[in-house]
Amino acid sequence: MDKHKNITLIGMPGAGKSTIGVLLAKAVGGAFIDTDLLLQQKHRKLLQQIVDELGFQGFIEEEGNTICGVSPEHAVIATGGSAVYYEPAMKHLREISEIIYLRLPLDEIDSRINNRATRGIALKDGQTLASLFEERTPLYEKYAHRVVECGDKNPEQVLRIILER
Ligand SMILES: Nc1ncnc2c1ncn2[C@@H]1O[C@H](COP(=O)(O)OP(=O)(O)OP(=O)(O)O)[C@@H](O)[C@H]1O
Ligand SMILES: O=C(O)C1=C[C@@H](O)[C@@H](O)[C@H](O)C1
Ligand SMILES: [Mg+2]
Repeated sequence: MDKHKNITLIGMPGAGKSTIGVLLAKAVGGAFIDTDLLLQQKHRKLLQQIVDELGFQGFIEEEGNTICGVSPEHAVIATGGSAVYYEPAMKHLREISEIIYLRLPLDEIDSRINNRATRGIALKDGQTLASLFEERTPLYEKYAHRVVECGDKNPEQVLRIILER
């Protein structure tokens, strides 16, 4: 499989993986896969309910195994923000796709997430958005083939940067 036929988007919740992903898929003529939606369809439940039922570690493994089962020919894959906690899933994505990290400053992420309690963020006990950002940033950087700065940009501007090579 030519891994450059697939693109995976990673980043914090609210970074725009789903919003940009569908625009990008349309622009490159590929399919769009949102692994959050695959999980919801599989469980027939909303993400928040799945996180609540499985707990942090259970959710990470379930999400990771779902990602390991995704092997498209030509697609944009929007992952959940917590995908980077499961190394086998990230190794798989690195093999089948180019991974792009949508990077955004913490204050912009904060202002985009207005449904924090129900969005299904995989938080450990007592964890804040700021500590989550600090913990995950090195993981997103580690697994990304490419980083795209999304601060102060609208979706069309981000899309244009991704398509410029
Ligand atoms: N430049 C931008 N790019 C993408 N989304 C933007 C942008 N500016 C504002 N938004 C808004 O920010 C939110 C991004 O949410 P989105 O669901 O795409 O994030 P996500 O990375 O998929 O998050 P999650 O990890 O929770 O699935 C949307 O409400 C979108 O309208
Ligand atoms: O960033 C997160 O912790 C998450 C984001 C969502 O997209 C989902 O993948 C899930 O609810 C966890
Ligand atoms: Mg999303």
